[in-house]
Amino acid sequence: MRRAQVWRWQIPMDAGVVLRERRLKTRDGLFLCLNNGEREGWGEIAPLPGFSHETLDVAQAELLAWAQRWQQHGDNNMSALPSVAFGTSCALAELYDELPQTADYRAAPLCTGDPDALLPVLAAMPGEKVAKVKVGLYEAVRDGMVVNLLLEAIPDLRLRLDANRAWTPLKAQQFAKYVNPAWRDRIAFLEEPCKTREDSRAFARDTGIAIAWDESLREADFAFAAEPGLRAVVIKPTLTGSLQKVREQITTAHALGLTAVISSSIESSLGLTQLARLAAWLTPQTIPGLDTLNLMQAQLLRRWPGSALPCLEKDALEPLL
Ligand SMILES: O=C(O)CCC(=O)c1ccccc1C(=O)O
Ligand SMILES: [Mg+2]
Repeated sequence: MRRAQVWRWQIPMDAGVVLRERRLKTRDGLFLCLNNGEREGWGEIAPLPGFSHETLDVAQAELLAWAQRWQQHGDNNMSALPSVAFGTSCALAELYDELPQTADYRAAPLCTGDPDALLPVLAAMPGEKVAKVKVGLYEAVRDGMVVNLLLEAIPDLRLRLDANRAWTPLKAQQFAKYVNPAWRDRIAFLEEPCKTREDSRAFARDTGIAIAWDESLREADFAFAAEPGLRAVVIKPTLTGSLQKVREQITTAHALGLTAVISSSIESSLGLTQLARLAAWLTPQTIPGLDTLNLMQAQLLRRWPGSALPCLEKDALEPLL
């Protein structure tokens, strides 16, 4: 007997979470639970405002129709909406034991403002030390100082930087000029330095700082290719689509010699722990970019190990199906 259930949820965010120039006051999403006899599988469907093309209401209508078709006929065709395809494919994968339980709960700690706050976190980080710093929010020279400070303070640290296409070629140059040349190879990569891919490629060529594509993966004319200066691709499954599509992208990236970094679209703890399992399974050599739980005020249903945030249970969800 197949049974599908759907819930809607909302979690208050920490004050001051800003995405693409707008404040994100709450994170809103849906859970799907599939049962078949003794088996059970969960998935999260949470389009990210400013990043996903589908709204939550559109995703909800599509998910409810999908869940009813699955329950009545066992249909498991994938939705064209990335968030719905990702969540339904995760639920099916859990149901059929295709998503391994082992997880990679290392998360590259995220620094959006104060580098001093990051130092004790990094000092306590066992094994490979990798952190991610958002750049392009303040002056390029300040970004350069923050990067120098961190790399000088912690000799075995490697940094991932993310400019989210904020820089003109001039600003990007100003940043690069400020970073001690001896430390440039400890920048694992800089995501999307400039507004255009062409300018970002030129930045990599001119500075020797490796770059990564993130936003580019979601552009219609993007194709995976090895290019000089390109080291990594950032894969955000909620914005990508089905597990199958995520796996194909990772396989393609690896075949080209690129690092694939599984990364958060600010999922709840349920979705984040599934991403940690995906990372342990598909990108075992690479620390995933999942340090976003602390942007929220609560966890949902499944706990991220070691998190002190309260964990809300089923009664906090609004049942829809
Ligand atoms: O990649 C990470 O380490 C954290 C996730 C992250 O930075 C992010 C999360 C949601 C939306 C956009 C971004 C981004 O890469 O800018
Ligand atoms: Mg990015």
